[in-house]
Amino acid sequence: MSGMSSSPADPVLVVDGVSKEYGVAGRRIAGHRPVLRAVEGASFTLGVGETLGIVGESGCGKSTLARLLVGLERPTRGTVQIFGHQFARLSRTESRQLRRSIQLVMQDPYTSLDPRMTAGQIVTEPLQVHRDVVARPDRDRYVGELFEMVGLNPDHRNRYPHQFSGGQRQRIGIARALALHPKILVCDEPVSALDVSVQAQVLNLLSQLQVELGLSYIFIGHDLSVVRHISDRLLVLYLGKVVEYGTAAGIYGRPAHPYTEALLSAIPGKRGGSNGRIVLPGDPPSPTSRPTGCVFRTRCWKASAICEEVDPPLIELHRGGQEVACHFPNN
Ligand SMILES: Nc1ncnc2c1ncn2[C@@H]1O[C@H](COP(=O)(O)OP(=O)(O)OP(=O)(O)O)[C@@H](O)[C@H]1O
Repeated sequence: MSGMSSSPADPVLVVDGVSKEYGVAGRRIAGHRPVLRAVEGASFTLGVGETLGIVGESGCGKSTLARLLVGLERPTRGTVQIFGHQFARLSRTESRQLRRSIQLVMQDPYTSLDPRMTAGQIVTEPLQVHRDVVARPDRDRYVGELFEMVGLNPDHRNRYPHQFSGGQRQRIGIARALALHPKILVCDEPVSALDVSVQAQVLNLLSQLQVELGLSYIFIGHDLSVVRHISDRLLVLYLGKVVEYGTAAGIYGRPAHPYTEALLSAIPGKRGGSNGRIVLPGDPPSPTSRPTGCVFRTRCWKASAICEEVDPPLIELHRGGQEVACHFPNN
């Protein structure tokens, strides 16, 4: 584990000013087609062997960010660099090579595994696309090793997804993600669909694999109590914007952004500053009608006139590299 500052010395992933906009159906307004900004100006890095946790409520842009990182979507603005390379600048063949190094573990094993394929076929599929990873005669043995690595019985490879439990299905998803020897896993809500006891087992497996294989993780979730346990550093997203970024210990100990403070106050056994549980009014606004100024101001108890007018930039606080986008951060 590494990364006590906001910028690891040797990043495997560098995200710089990334925005993603989607066109939305509807009337043109002043000659422009309305756009939905799912991610806006996100910048962060990921160090070797490190876990960066990304947290936020439903709809804040977490899955969009995950798809941008693994090259399933292209940013509208900004760049994603993986080991110094950008998907946008590579040929098809080079993109395929780069894609091996960064793999996605999906949210919901119930829907992300093809029910008509056996577990063995699911894990073998990437090896049929990238034929040079393992020679054909060795594939069966290799798939057996992958099963063992994630704690599945290799003899169960001819079973179908519905014959496994939820936790086992997530292990199949992890084995599949590991098949091409990636260096980075982007885990998008990997335990959210699982029972609490099973969550812990899958989190332990991910931690163990990280050490054994020297992997770097992006770990995305909505539940800060889960995410902070596995993360070295945290990034808090609200309505597509990074509102706080720093070490997990620093943010958990002293959240600087009111939104982070509210998220933390909901964790049982954790006191939210002097206020106790902070219940935010209403839901996040729609990304198609973002507030002027600070995106969080419509739900913030600290908001004043400047928050309506000026979008606060992400600035570094004078403690361990913690960064916050707020006019009135906690000190
Ligand atoms: N392909 C798309 N076309 C149009 N809008 C999209 C598309 N993908 C995502 N969005 C919108 O972008 C916003 C962010 O979505 P995203 O799925 O990234 O959020 P999320 O934080 O992962 O939410 P959840 O946890 O509910 O999956 C949402 O308003 C969503 O409706």
